Amino acid sequence: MSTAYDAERQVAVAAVRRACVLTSSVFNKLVRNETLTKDDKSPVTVGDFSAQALVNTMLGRAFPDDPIVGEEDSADLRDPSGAALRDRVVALANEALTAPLEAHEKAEWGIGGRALTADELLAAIDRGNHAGGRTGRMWTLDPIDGTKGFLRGEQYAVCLALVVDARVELGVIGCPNLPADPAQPGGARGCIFVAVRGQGAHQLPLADPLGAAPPRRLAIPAFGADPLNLLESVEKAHAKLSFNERVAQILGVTRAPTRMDSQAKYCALARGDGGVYLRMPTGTGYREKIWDHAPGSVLVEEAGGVITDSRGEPLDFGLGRTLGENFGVVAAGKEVHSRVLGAIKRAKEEEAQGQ
Ligand SMILES: Nc1ncnc2c1ncn2[C@@H]1O[C@H](COP(=O)(O)OS(=O)(=O)O)[C@@H](OP(=O)(O)O)[C@H]1O
Ligand SMILES: [Mg+2]
Ligand SMILES: [Mg+2]
Ligand SMILES: [Mg+2]
Repeated sequence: MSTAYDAERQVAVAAVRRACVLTSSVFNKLVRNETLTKDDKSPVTVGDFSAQALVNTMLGRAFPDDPIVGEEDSADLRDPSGAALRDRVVALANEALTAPLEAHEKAEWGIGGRALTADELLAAIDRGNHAGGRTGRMWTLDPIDGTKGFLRGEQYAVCLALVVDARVELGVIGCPNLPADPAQPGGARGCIFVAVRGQGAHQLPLADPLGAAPPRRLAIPAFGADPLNLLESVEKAHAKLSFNERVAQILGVTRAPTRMDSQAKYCALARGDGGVYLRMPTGTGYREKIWDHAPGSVLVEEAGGVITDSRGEPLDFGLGRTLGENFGVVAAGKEVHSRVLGAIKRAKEEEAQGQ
């Protein structure tokens, strides 16, 4: 029996798995030598571009009518000064696209066959230029989320979501460096997290996601991890960590926060490894991007949790490429979530009174 979004799930898992193989090999071969700085000062590597070319090529072949909201664009690669970078991206994307088919993959997704030209790959990257919006289908793609974690050899994630009429229906997150079992941090690494709305949240092994091993169904305890702790950003520029500290105090949290780059935070939360993902704006006017939260949000909801902004309002994926004015993100088990909203309210009142 086929279930809703079966085809989309299969293509998305295959695309994310291939992208994870690509980014892992980029890290091993290239990261230490070479990075490029984008205007927003975030380091962009050949990994981001080639992974976006790969995933967009597969989506474009499998679902030619679907627009994509992707983080990267090809401008730096089209610039004459970017010729060496472009050649490297073309080689890496083609290596990933032409790798032999796995049992769960199909040639009609544009893989396992001929290499593409530079023009075809740059056009694939730019399929990600969609402006977003409230109606119809669209994919969101963050080819490497947590670029800074990636460059440090720590957590990062390949993040893909299908949004239909502004509601996230499918989320797939690949975490090459995340331990399969949080109780064994030194054990095997590499997981894919998959959530389809109405069908639950699951963890699969990255090495063989659709193989014999049954997917592990994930559930967030309503009362959170025991003892409770916070999941938060590593980069101080990305979230107001001093505010988190005060919220933790008000909640009576005694355990140290877990700092982790990327949407791996949502994955940790979904499997009960950490109690609250709290991301408060730093006050710079930065707008959160939909690709940084779309797959994580459906993963959390399908694991039984709740995700809102810091006022308790739902995240709105229909506003364009961003979530609009930044009121932060709060994700947790149901009971914990309402306690966190209360603690945020109190911490904000204290701030307003200048305490
Ligand atoms: N100022 C500011 N405020 C909030 N968020 C920002 C900001 N600047 C960047 N970004 C986005 O943060 C994404 C990485 O988020 P993380 O949760 O991995 O942050 S952290 O690295 O753990 O601090 C990161 O995603 P990637 O670029 O894919 O790494 C950015 O989209
Ligand atoms: Mg970035
Ligand atoms: Mg990101
Ligand atoms: Mg990114």
